[in-house]
Amino acid sequence: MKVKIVKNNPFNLPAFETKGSAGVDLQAYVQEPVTLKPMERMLVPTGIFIEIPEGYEAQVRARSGLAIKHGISLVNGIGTIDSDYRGEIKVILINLGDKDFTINNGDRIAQMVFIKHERPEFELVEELGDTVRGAGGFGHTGE
Ligand SMILES: O=c1ccn([C@H]2C[C@H](O)[C@@H](COP(=O)(O)OP(=O)(O)OP(=O)(O)O)O2)c(=O)[nH]1
Ligand SMILES: [Mg+2]
Repeated sequence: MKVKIVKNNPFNLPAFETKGSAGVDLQAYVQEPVTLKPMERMLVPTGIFIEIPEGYEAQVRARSGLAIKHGISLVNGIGTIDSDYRGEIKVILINLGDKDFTINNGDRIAQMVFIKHERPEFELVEELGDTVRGAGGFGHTGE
């Protein structure tokens, strides 16, 4: 599978860090360091633009090291990059930690995973099929 990429940053192309890595890291492309105070959020530019084949999406996900060490998370949980999006990939970071967190140009702030997805046809019906679970959810089977 091929992904076209345009970049206006001076960094290397995104790359898989190890043979088994599922995602490529996304680097912050900022003119000067930016500091996120606790609970502050920011749309962080990456300087990359991609064209994903139809039937695929890219998911922007947090990096666990930043999460555990600094409380850095994504406000949108997982960012969805649509195959028809041609804008800059941006990362919606939030500092859930209790200390200021500084982002320097080139810092690896998140990762991006490429996923195949379905686009189902919706069939309007009066009733859904029976199951043992039925409408039970949200912990109804116990802890
Ligand atoms: O973390 C993210 C999430 C989204 N996007 C870009 C790519 C995506 O294709 C577009 C729209 O994202 P989404 O559909 O999640 O946002 P929306 O609020 O529904 O905006 P829209 O109405 O433009 O679809 O924004 C990012 O760069 N980073
Ligand atoms: Mg949308």
